[in-house]
Amino acid sequence: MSSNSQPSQITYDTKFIFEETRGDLFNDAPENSSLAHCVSADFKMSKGIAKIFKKKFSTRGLFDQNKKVGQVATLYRNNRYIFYIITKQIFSDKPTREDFVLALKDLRRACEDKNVKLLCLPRIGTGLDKLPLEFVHRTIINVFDGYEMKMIMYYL
Ligand SMILES: Nc1ncnc2c1ncn2[C@@H]1O[C@H](COP(=O)(O)OP(=O)(O)OC[C@H]2O[C@H](OP(=O)(O)O)[C@H](O)[C@@H]2O)[C@@H](O)[C@H]1O
Repeated sequence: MSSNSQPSQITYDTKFIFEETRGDLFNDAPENSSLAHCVSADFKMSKGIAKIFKKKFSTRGLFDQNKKVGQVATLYRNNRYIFYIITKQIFSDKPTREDFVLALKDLRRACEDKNVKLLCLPRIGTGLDKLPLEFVHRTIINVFDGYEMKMIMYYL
């Protein structure tokens, strides 16, 4: 048979690896990993894991990045990136699924921009923000598909 077939598309398997593991994000995440968590656009961080982040990492420089809901603000602390995923306007709100997806897409952009290869986070959005874990998992897999990075999600 004449081989007039088109050259086969060569795709490289840029594998996104997602893992969940029991552990404390601040004690167990590798020190060279970047971190991420969800916040409101007012950066109140008055409760939950955000409050611990606020205590551990100075928020200087967050506000003047003028990031909005559906975007990510980035700080660099102790030789690691800290990503502030803005999922809602004010602390008393709850995020919409649409804004959560938008913010995760911006998180991927920020990771690509900084060439992040290892990102650790808590079960974002599933506690005070009351998003279903299954929805959060599915969104992460969909948004990060094709980006070569390892993401470890810690739970207590
Ligand atoms: N050390 C640790 N290691 C591993 N996992 C840990 C942990 N500590 C807690 N967790 C778990 O990590 C999950 C999500 O923890 P959270 O419920 O806090 O976050 P969330 O993303 O649902 O909500 C964010 C909004 O909460 C705040 O809003 P307010 O200002 O109060 O309005 C913020 O500002 C945001 O806007 C829960 O399962 C926690 O048990």
